[in-house]
Amino acid sequence: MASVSENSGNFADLKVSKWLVEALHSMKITQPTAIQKACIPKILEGRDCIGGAKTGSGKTIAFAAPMLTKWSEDPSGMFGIVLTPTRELAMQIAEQFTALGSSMNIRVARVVGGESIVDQALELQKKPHFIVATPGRLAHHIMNSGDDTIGGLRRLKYLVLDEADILLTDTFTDDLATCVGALPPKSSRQNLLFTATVTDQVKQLQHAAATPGKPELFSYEVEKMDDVAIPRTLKTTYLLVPEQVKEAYLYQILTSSAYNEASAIVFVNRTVTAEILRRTLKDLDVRVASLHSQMPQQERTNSLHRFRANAARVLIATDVASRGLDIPTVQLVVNYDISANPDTFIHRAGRTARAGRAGESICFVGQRDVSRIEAIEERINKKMTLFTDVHDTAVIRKALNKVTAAKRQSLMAMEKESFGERRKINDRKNGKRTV
Ligand SMILES: Nc1ncnc2c1ncn2[C@@H]1O[C@H](COP(=O)(O)OP(=O)(O)OP(=O)(O)O)[C@@H](O)[C@H]1O
Repeated sequence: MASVSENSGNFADLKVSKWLVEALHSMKITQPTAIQKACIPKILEGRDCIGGAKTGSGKTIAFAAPMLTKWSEDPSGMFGIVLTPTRELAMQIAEQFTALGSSMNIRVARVVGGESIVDQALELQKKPHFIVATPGRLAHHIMNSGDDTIGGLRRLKYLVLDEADILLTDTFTDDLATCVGALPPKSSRQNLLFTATVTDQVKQLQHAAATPGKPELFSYEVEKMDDVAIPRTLKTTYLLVPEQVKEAYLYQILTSSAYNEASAIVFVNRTVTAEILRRTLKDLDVRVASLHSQMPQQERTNSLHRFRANAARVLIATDVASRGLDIPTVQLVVNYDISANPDTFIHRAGRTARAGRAGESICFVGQRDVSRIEAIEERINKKMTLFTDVHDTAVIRKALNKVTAAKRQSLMAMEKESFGERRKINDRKNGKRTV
């Protein structure tokens, strides 16, 4: 596996508990990756930690293994909390903690939006050992519950900000402050920040972190030791596509002999685009699911479940799916729309080529996207190559007719169901544009 450093020893050498080494082995995880090798001993020493490493390089175990090791020395009460930006990522991390700690009867609570507040409050009252939460929902509990529910938070030993860079943006400022305000003071807990894109905001915390009497913060960026910011096994290509034929190109690529069996995530910038593409491709007999913020949580969960199980081969998603999701089978990421933030490209493309596997990212480039692509290339320090697998204009023209017809059907159905109206109402309620 490419991302495991050579001669890295094993988890026992890093002082990970024996029971956990066995649990990791049963998941075929035997050799620590570079970020795990660097951070696990430092976290076990009691130091705060900022860990920066590429997508798919094993950051979750880099923070989970030392926390679980320490917890197992005295497995009582609320021990650690992981905050993460999206519900699906929180679910995934909670599942990982549960799987790793099952032999130790671990209790993990998932506190995310879109699920029953009452059930979550009952879970919290049972004093779970670990909480994996999205900031908004945890802040809600903190502001609306008594000590019996959230009092245990004051005794937590660890705070993890996973995808720290995004949690430190304005979107999360208020909720994050509420969450952190309910924890022990910074000097009495260990603070662990992890991300694939270390931003200036994350770096600033490094300087602000010094606390008298506390061991020095450990900061580690694997990226600094590598000139390219994306996995080596990720192939990056671009394709110039006029706006009016984007759907036809997408359909043609997804059904071409090179990709007609590939598991793919198609990233779009807006929920309405996700909905149009899902309906259009479904009409054209592609096994497709979608994931965006305008779907009820149950549908979001079902979609992801179908995609993970390969019942759906293609997932059309907004950036709710760009962070952290670990689906080893994904072979292709299509940037159907290009994001204005180059770091978003890194996270989106990072849904493939994980843990040393091969993967491919294609960017659809319209006239107005050229400067965005240049910014991405500068950020990742790599030039994209031209995508050449599907270029026959006669074939595209042929696809165009049936794709256009399917799209027209989709738009009519959406109008009938007032999809746009629902979206506008929700956006107004949220006071912001949602993804
Ligand atoms: N030491 C290891 N050996 C083999 N596989 C590993 C190892 N550590 C982690 N993995 C696997 O690698 C995959 C990616 O790990 P993980 O999801 O933690 O990546 P990440 O660095 O957090 O990525 P992202 O930045 O996208 O969130 C997971 O399937 C995980 O089980």
